[in-house]
Amino acid sequence: MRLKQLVQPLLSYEIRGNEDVDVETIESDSRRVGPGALFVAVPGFTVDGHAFAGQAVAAGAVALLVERHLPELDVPQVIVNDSLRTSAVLADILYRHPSQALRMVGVTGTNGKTTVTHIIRHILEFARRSTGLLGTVGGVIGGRSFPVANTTPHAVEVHGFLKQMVDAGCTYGVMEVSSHALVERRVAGVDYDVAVFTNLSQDHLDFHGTMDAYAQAKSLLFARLGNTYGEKRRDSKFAVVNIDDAYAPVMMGASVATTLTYGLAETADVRASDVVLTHLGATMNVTTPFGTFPVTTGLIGRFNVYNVLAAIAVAVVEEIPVATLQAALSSYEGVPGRCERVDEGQPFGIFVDYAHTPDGLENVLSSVREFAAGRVICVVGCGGDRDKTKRPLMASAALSLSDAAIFTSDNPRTEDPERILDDMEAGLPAGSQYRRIVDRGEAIKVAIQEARENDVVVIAGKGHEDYQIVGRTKIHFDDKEEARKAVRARLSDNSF
Ligand SMILES: CC(=O)N[C@H]1[C@@H](OP(=O)(O)OP(=O)(O)OC[C@H]2O[C@@H](n3ccc(=O)[nH]c3=O)[C@H](O)[C@@H]2O)O[C@H](CO)[C@@H](O)[C@@H]1O[C@H](C)C(=O)N[C@@H](C)C(=O)N[C@H](CCC(=O)O)C(=O)O
Ligand SMILES: Nc1ncnc2c1ncn2[C@@H]1O[C@H](COP(=O)(O)OP(=O)(O)OP(=O)(O)O)[C@@H](O)[C@H]1O
Ligand SMILES: N[C@H](CCC[C@H](N)C(=O)O)C(=O)O
Ligand SMILES: [Mg+2]
Repeated sequence: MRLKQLVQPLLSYEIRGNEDVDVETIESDSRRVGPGALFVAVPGFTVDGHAFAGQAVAAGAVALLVERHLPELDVPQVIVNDSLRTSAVLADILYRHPSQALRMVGVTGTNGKTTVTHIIRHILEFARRSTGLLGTVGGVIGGRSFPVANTTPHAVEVHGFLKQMVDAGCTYGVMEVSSHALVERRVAGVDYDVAVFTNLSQDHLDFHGTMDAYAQAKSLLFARLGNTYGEKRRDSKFAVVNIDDAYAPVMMGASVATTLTYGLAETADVRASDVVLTHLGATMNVTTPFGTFPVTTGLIGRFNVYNVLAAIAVAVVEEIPVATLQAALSSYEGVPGRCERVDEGQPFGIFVDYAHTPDGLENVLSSVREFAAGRVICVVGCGGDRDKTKRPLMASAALSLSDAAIFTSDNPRTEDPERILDDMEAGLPAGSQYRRIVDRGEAIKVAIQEARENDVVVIAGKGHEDYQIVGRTKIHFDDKEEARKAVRARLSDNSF
């Protein structure tokens, strides 16, 4: 599209240079720029994107969207007050309003976003509704998977992914919407039809400051249901909210859409009763506005009953037939790195899980505790350059809900891993019994060497991640690989 035509709908801008250049893509990261790109210079938290405009031009950028003119660069420049906000508008235009062409489902909450989005996609695909997915584990478009750097990427990437979904013939776009993304306007211009709230508990206070500010950030997704940019009908927009969560009223208060609540409460529109939890998953009866029916899932733990209910509520909104829904749920095998079993024939259980908040860890450990015939052994660490106040809470959850806890490293990033462990230990009662093994591979090995028949080892925090971030470098590291290695070593030693 010609630059002139692209920027024409903007209310306020100044353009310098040739307006007739052809723009094919929009990029906000110079490292992603190729020929034909409009490079957006965004003043970030750590660096100013304007400093990378030269690199972008060298990589083929044909024009710049800037907040100040860069006289040293001889390419057309569009000057605006807010390059981030404008870039979302332009990406939406350039890619022909992809979020209006899709039925858009956004899922937010502290825990469960990845799980719920994956279950929703599975149900929709099972019902033969082609669905694109975007979130922590990556994106899936038309059977092709690709990695993403953030749970919710920058706005121009979001619109770019949605365009790929439309091009691939998807009718649905299902995505995780993180609180960072809502504050940083990474979903600006996305027209959502369904917003889902899973829960709110402590995380990211380094970024949001208080729980109230964190809740307000999440509620922005529900406020977005009031925005309709194209042909979509306001009366087919829905807020799907976990009514058992204390912050449910904040989400409902922000929304002008029809609310569908879910939970275990009698008052929930979609509710589970007669829940039976086992080591193989759960069975329950689910009541919806259209009737009551039995549901079986292979996902373990009460928290996953909530995740399943959230997905069922979306299926109700989307009018998926009950029989299809039941079959989809009973055939669903789970999300990579969420309570994922590692089975090398050892006589005890091993779960690799992504619990990285106090609530997540409490949930997974108490769920495992319910069916573990032996001891529960937990290996856990806390991320560097992230909320420090969750560290002692996670350590305390590990200590109180497992029989043996090993504290270790989880993406120390630019922090000293030993200091992160100090933060975890601070506040634990004197005389607490736990181990501190900074090397995560060694910690996993020790846990597996010590496991006896019927014990369950939970390796928490990294789930699907196949790296350890040390400093600013990503080193290959995979909990599942390490666990398998340790089990095989025991098998070859004949030490079972
Ligand atoms: C604190 C935070 O949210 N940071 C995000 C923010 O970075 P920033 O504003 O600091 O960007 P910056 O590094 O200063 O760079 C400014 C601009 O220069 C550009 N740049 C930078 C370097 C370069 O070589 N070339 C270049 O063009 C950048 O692309 C950017 O546009 O904007 C970037 C682009 O969108 C994000 O990648 C980055 O996420 C960082 C990596 C991060 O760790 N974020 C975490 C906290 C996060 O967002 N997590 C949530 C999940 C939370 C959850 O689900 O629990 C997520 O959605 O992933
Ligand atoms: N509904 C839930 N309530 C509490 N804990 C949960 C829930 N669902 C999942 N968990 C726990 O949280 C972990 C992360 O789950 P999931 O990846 O689905 O969450 P997320 O919200 O996508 O996380 P992230 O913020 O990293 O994107 C799981 O491995 C599990 O231990
Ligand atoms: N989305 C979460 C993931 C945390 C995963 C954990 N492994 C860590 O690095 O802290 C975050 O960015 O805080
Ligand atoms: Mg996620």
